[in-house]
Amino acid sequence: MSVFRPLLFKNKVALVTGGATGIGKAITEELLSLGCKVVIASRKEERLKATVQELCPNSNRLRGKVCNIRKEDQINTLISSTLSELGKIDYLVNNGGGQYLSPVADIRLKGWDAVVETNLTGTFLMCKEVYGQWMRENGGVIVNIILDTSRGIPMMAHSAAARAGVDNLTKSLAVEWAANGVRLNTVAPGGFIYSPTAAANYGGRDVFEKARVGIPAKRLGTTQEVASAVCFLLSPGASFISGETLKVDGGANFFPSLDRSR
Ligand SMILES: CCCCCCCCCCC/C=C/C(=O)SCCNC(=O)CCNC(=O)[C@H](O)C(C)(C)COP(=O)(O)OP(=O)(O)OC[C@H]1O[C@@H](n2cnc3c(N)ncnc32)[C@H](O)[C@@H]1OP(=O)(O)O
Ligand SMILES: NC(=O)C1=CN([C@@H]2O[C@H](COP(=O)(O)OP(=O)(O)OC[C@H]3O[C@@H](n4cnc5c(N)ncnc54)[C@H](OP(=O)(O)O)[C@@H]3O)[C@@H](O)[C@H]2O)C=CC1
Repeated sequence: MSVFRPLLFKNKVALVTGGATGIGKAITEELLSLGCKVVIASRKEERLKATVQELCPNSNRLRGKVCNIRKEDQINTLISSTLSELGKIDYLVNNGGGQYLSPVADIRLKGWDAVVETNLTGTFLMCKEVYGQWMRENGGVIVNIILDTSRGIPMMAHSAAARAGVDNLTKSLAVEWAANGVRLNTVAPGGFIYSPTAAANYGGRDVFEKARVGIPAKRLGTTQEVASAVCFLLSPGASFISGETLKVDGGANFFPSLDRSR
């Protein structure tokens, strides 16, 4: 069975946090091309509007909704308004997130809390609310995007701890919610998927280019390559896969510093 046969996705409703930029935008584009209706949710309204205008100017198959995933009341409204407008939520992709670079010794509690709230608590609240309002009774599929934390992440320890929490939360929920027809998996990109928004946060393209040497494939990953992994896990092609973590890193977690170019 082809994973990306559009019939499998037609008229499904997907909710993608951080869906207006970078990896989230690539996921949104892929889901739209497969026939889904998509709601994208994040903090900055102008980004949401620009992406809706770019990808789907003449139809309401793509809607943007302002939501800060650190705010439980905003998540509650996001889910309830999506359900009242579109009638269901088949897929949830928790992609919204981020952090800042800092040695642990300089991370203040407020900064630690901001990163943990964004990445771990935000994902927990999104999962809990979509389950409570829809998936408990109707089933569904959830994909959580993290960073690959398998070797720790120096200078991003707050985010690594939060993402490892998401990874483990996903496994617990995959068991707790299996009988309700809910599957959950994690996609773990290696640190170096180029997108202009991600680069803007980390000092430009050069920061990403420097990673090339540690990637066996000797190239950066693309946002589309993460989107395909996400769509596979959402699809019925993955109907017996739950609680798993899929790395998208070109093999970089195996012997990452070995330079095979010489
Ligand atoms: C060994 C060297 C390795 C270098 C490797 C480079 C690696 C690059 C590869 C990166 C791979 C990953 C890519 C991505 O994840 S792409 C996604 C990028 N997008 C984002 O990160 C955007 C989202 N990020 C945020 O929104 C913020 O980082 C944050 C989660 C913290 C929320 O920020 P917000 O401004 O809303 O938070 P607060 O106003 O509540 O601030 C709270 C406190 O947080 C501290 N803080 C926040 N930003 C910084 C900063 N840039 N530097 C230091 N401290 C920061 C700070 O204590 C804030 O409180 P105060 O302002 O009162 O001090
Ligand atoms: N690029 C890379 O190399 C890698 C990225 N990742 C992860 O993939 C995901 C997407 O990153 P990428 O596309 O690269 O970068 P982006 O900066 O483009 O994406 C981050 C998205 O998250 C949204 N967001 C951040 N904070 C919140 C919040 N509190 N509430 C709602 N939305 C929020 C942002 O929108 P807004 O600011 O408008 O709220 C933005 O759309 C992130 O979780 C990132 O950490 C993981 C591994 C590697």
